[in-house]
Amino acid sequence: MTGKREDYITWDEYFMGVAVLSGKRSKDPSTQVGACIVSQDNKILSMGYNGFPLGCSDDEFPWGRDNEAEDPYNAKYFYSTHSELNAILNYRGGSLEGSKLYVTLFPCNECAKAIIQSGIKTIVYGSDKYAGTPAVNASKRMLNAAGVRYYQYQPSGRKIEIEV
Ligand SMILES: O=c1ccn([C@H]2C[C@H](O)[C@@H](COP(=O)(O)O)O2)c(=O)[nH]1
Ligand SMILES: [Zn+2]
Repeated sequence: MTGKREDYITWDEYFMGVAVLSGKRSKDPSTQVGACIVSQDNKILSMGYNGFPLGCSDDEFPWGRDNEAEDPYNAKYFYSTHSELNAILNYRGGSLEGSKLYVTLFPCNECAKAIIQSGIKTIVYGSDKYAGTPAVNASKRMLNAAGVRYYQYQPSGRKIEIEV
């Protein structure tokens, strides 16, 4: 055999795959979100997933969502750090200017602010299951105004399996 392999994964498959894998670390029982930030020359800069801040025990803080309206203090939303923000905060280098974010769920309005301010210029997202909600509408409004490009990941249809 003299030629190279031709069925290698694309950059988008690679980085979205890393984002999906990162999301598998999440303890959130309903929505696990993973993120991967990549430089313009396709180097992974940082990763993150949704979870509670350091020192806030996964076993002591609440994971529930149902009681949000009645008792937000005992629901997860006040406490969970979103995957995109964790990926931005986990970065130990200099600047994220011009970088690209792969994320398994379309970013909310709070993440959009952090994405814009950190200099990320492109978002590749997986699910848009909260499309049409005020948080996602506001997010798209800010991303559009700031010139951050976004597009939905297009699965190739091929299954990527990880066996270790
Ligand atoms: O931009 C986002 C939006 C949400 N998340 C996280 C925050 C929560 O842990 C879940 C959403 O839970 P639901 O039960 O689906 O409301 O997703 C995120 O990481 N980034
Ligand atoms: Zn968010």
